Amino acid sequence: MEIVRLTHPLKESLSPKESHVMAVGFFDGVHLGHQDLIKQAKRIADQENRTLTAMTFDPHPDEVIKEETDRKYLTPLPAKAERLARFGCEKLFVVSFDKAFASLPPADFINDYVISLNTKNVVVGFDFTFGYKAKGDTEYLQKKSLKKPFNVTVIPKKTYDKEKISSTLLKSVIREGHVHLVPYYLGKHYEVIGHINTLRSRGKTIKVDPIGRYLLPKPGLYQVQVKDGKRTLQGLFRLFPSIEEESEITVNGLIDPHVNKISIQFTNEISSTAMISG
Ligand SMILES: Cc1cc2nc3c(=O)[nH]c(=O)nc-3n(C[C@H](O)[C@H](O)[C@H](O)COP(=O)(O)O)c2cc1C
Ligand SMILES: Nc1ncnc2c1ncn2[C@@H]1O[C@H](COP(=O)(O)OP(=O)(O)OP(=O)(O)O)[C@@H](O)[C@H]1O
Repeated sequence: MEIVRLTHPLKESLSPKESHVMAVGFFDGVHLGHQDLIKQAKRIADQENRTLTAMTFDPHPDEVIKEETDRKYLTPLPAKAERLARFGCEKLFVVSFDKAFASLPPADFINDYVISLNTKNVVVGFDFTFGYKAKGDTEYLQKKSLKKPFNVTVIPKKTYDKEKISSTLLKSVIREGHVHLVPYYLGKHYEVIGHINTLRSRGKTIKVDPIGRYLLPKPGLYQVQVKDGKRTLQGLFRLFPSIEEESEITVNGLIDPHVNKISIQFTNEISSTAMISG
């Protein structure tokens, strides 16, 4: 998938010649609600024979607007891009979210980042907001589209157990260590991609450096699946408050010391911090 970085004000040269269908949102995690949205966008793109694109922002708006520092992500940008590609996105616009962009009125966002980018159909969820002070909503977008050369498709709320599936809810489930519940929201186990920091016991014990600001479950002992690109090994992740220090994974096989990246999937929680030191 092609990734196109956009900074405000937009350079005309970055505008695609071909028309496209664009899914818009932050999409942290690419959970089941996001997946409904992207699948619907793909259906439209296929019907209209257009490219499927997505637009996201970097960093998260709250890092700029609320000056939130050290925000954690379910999918740091490379993992999000990979997941969006897996659902059929062919191009990802990543808009650098800065103060100048945040101050853009909703009408200007529509002109500069929807119409100028040659978007023919914008696909968003029922609670999508945009523009200065988040004043633009789906109703405004739909009203504006009536006089402009693009259509809007709004996706209804996807719920689990009567609650809206959201990145915020998923983050609290993971933070609390309830990793076995994650597939109900995400459609798969929670995954963290990391570089191998240290291998001990001839490759059976691994220390990992997550690639990006991944959210990690609370300290405890977790059942994990470790993939090194070739094999999937079962393991136990002893997660201490500081991942840089004691936290390590013991696997029931040997990790290839030459692999660059490994994937850790959290399948189940076994115990909380109090019990892991022994
Ligand atoms: C041009 C633009 C300006 C924005 N300005 C603000 C803002 O001033 N305050 C705010 O809280 N969010 C602002 N946002 C963030 C949106 O409210 C929203 O979080 C973002 O469009 C992602 O949509 P999603 O949260 O539904 O995924 C802005 C978004 C865009 C596209
Ligand atoms: N459960 C859902 N059902 C349908 N659409 C959704 C759902 N969750 C998010 N969307 C849509 O997906 C896009 C991206 O949303 P966003 O990244 O804000 O997700 P979120 O899960 O609501 O995040 P957060 O919890 O941080 O607010 C938006 O257009 C939004 O309306």
